[in-house]
Amino acid sequence: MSPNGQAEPRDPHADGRPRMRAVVGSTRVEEEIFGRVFDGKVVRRLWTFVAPYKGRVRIAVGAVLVFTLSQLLIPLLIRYAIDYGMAPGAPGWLLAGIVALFALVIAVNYGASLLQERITGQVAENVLFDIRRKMFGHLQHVSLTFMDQTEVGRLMSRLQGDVNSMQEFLETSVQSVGDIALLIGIVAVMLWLDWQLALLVLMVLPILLVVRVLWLARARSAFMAAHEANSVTNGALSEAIHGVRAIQATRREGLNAELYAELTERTWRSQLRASRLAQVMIPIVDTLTGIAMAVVVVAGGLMVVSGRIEVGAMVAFLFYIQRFFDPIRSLTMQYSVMQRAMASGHRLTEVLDVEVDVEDAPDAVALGPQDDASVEFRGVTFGYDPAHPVLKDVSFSVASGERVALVGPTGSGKSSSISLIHRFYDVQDGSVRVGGHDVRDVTQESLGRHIAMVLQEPYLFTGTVMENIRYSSHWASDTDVTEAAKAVGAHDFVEAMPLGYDTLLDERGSNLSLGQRQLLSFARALAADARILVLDEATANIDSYTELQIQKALQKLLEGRTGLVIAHRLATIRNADRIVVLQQGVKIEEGDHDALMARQGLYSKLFTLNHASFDDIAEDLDEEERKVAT
Ligand SMILES: Nc1ncnc2c1ncn2[C@@H]1O[C@H](COP(=O)(O)OP(=O)(O)OP(=O)(O)O)[C@@H](O)[C@H]1O
Repeated sequence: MSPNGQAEPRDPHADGRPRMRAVVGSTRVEEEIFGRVFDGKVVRRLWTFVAPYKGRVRIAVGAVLVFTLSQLLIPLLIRYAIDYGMAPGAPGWLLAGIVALFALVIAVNYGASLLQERITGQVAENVLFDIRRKMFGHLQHVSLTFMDQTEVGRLMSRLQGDVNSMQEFLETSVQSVGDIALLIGIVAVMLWLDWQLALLVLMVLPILLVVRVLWLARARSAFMAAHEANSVTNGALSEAIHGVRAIQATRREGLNAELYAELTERTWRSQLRASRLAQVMIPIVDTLTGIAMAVVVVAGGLMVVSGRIEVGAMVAFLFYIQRFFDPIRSLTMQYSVMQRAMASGHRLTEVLDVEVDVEDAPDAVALGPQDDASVEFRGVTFGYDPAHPVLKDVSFSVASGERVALVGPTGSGKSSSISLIHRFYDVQDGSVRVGGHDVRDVTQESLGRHIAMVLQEPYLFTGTVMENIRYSSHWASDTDVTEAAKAVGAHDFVEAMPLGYDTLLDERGSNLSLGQRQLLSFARALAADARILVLDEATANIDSYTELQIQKALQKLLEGRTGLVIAHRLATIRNADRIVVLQQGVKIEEGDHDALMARQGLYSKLFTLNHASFDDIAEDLDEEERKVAT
C-alpha cells in the first residue's frame, strides 16, 4: 500500500515478467552529508570569512558565558532563599535581598541571551553574505574548463544547501560554548554542594552515553537514506517539469506518474523511519532525567532527614538535574551539525579555491584605439584535454575590416576557435593574436571591449528589452539602444510589444521567437560598438523572411568592422571576403569563393553538389577531401 492508501501499480505482463521501464530522475546523491567532525583545513579556510567579525564573536562568546553563569546562579539563589532567607529567625531584609538579586540575575540572563542571539545571527548572516558574494564572483571568473566538468545542479546545491548548513553551524557554535560551560558548571556546583549525591546522580550518564552511541549509528544511516530518497524524488520532479514537452509528446505521463509514486513512497518510508528514530531520544532523555530526579528525591530526602544536607540544597539539585540534560541534548545535535558543516565547508572551499587559470599577466597591456582590428591564428594547437587536441597547428589571419567565414563539418573546431579569440581557454601551442598582440599579453577587460561576440543560441537575461540590448555596454544611452535596434531591424517588433523597450523578457527570452532573439543579440553587439565581431551563425531553421532580415542585419553589423563568422548558410559564405575551411581540427582550405572553386576541393564540391549548408558534408567526402588537402 502506498502512503496515500492506493494499491501498488500492477505489472501488466500476465506471466509476471518484470516490465522494462526507463527510470526517471534516478540521479543518486554521492555527495557526503556528514564529514569528519573537525577538519582543520576547512575550519582555517572558513575562519578567513569569520575573522573580520572576530570582535563581535568575542562579545557573543562573552554574552553566552554571562548567560551560563546566570543559569548556574538561579538554583543557588533559590537554595539560599530556602535555607537562609526562610530560616526561622532570619531577618526580613535577607529574603528581600535574595529576591532582588534573583530579579537582577533574571534580567542579566535575559539581556545576555538577547545580545548573544542577536550578534551571532548578525555575524552568521554577514559571513554567509560574504561567502555567497565571493563564490558568485569566483564562479564568474573561474576557468571554463571547471564549468565544463561540473554539473550546474551540483553548483547550485553548493551555493544554496551548503551555505545554509554553514549558517546553521555558525549560529549554533557560539551556543555550544555556552553548553559546554553550563555542563562543566553544573557538575562543579553539584560536586561542591554534595559530592556524594552528585556522584550518585551522575551514574545515569554512562547509560545515556551507551544509548546515544547505539542510537547515533542507526539514526545516521536513516537520515542519510531519507536525504538521498528525497533528493532523488526532487530530481525526478525537476526533470519532469523541465521535460514536460517531451513527456507529453511521447505520452509518458501515466508511466512517469507511476514511477514518481514509487519514488515518493520510498521517500515516505525512509522519512518515517528517520523521524521515528529522531523522536525516540526525547522520551529516553526524559526517562533518565526522571530517574536522576528520583535518586535525588529518595537519597537526598534521606540525607535531609538525617540532617546531612539542607532542604534548599536538595531543591537546587533538582533544578540542576532538570537543566543538566539540555546541554547534552543540544551538544549531540551540534555534533551532527558540525559533521554536516564540515562536509559542506569542504565542498564550498573546493569551489572557492578552484583555480582561475585564465588570468591577466602582471604586465598585460590594454588593447585600445591605437591597436588595429586584426585577428591571427599562428600555428594554434588546442584541446580541452591537452592529450586530445581539437585544433591542430591552425594558422590563418583576418585583416582589419576583412570578413572571413569559418566553415567546416560539425565538430571540426569552429566554436573552439572563436572561444580562443576571446581567451575563454589558453592554447597549448602557437598563439592567437588580436590587434597584433598575443591574447595572453593583453587585459581580458580590454579584449572584451575590442571584440563583440554573438553566440549561436542568443542568451537573453530576465529584464527589459532595453536592459538586454545594453547588457554589454552599460554606458549606452537609450537613444544608442534604439538606434542599434533600428539598424538591425529589431525596432519594429520591439515597439509592437506591450511595453516596447520596457517589456520584461521571460527567462532566456522564451517569450520571443528565435529570429527575434537573434536580432536582439545583434542589437546588443552593435550597441557594444566593438571593432571586431565574432559571430556563430544560427543553424536552426528560420523562415525565409526572417532569414532575409537577419542577413540584412548582419551586413549592417559587419559594416566597418572586422568580422569572423562561423558560417552555416551559403549566403553568408558567399558574402565573405575569404573562407577558411576546417576539418577535424585541421585547416584544409583557404581563399575567396572563386579561388576555392578553382581549387576543385571540398568547397567547390559542396557548391557543385548544391548542399544547402556546410553542415551536410558527408563523412566519406570528408575523408576524400582530407586526402586531397594533405
Ligand atoms: N567544452 C568542451 N569540452 C570538451 N570537449 C569539447 C568542448 N566543446 C567542444 N568539444 C569537442 O571539441 C571538438 C570541436 O568542437 P567544436 O564545438 O569546436 O566544433 P564545431 O565545428 O563548432 O561544431 P558545430 O558546428 O557542431 O558547432 C568536438 O570533438 C567536441 O566534442
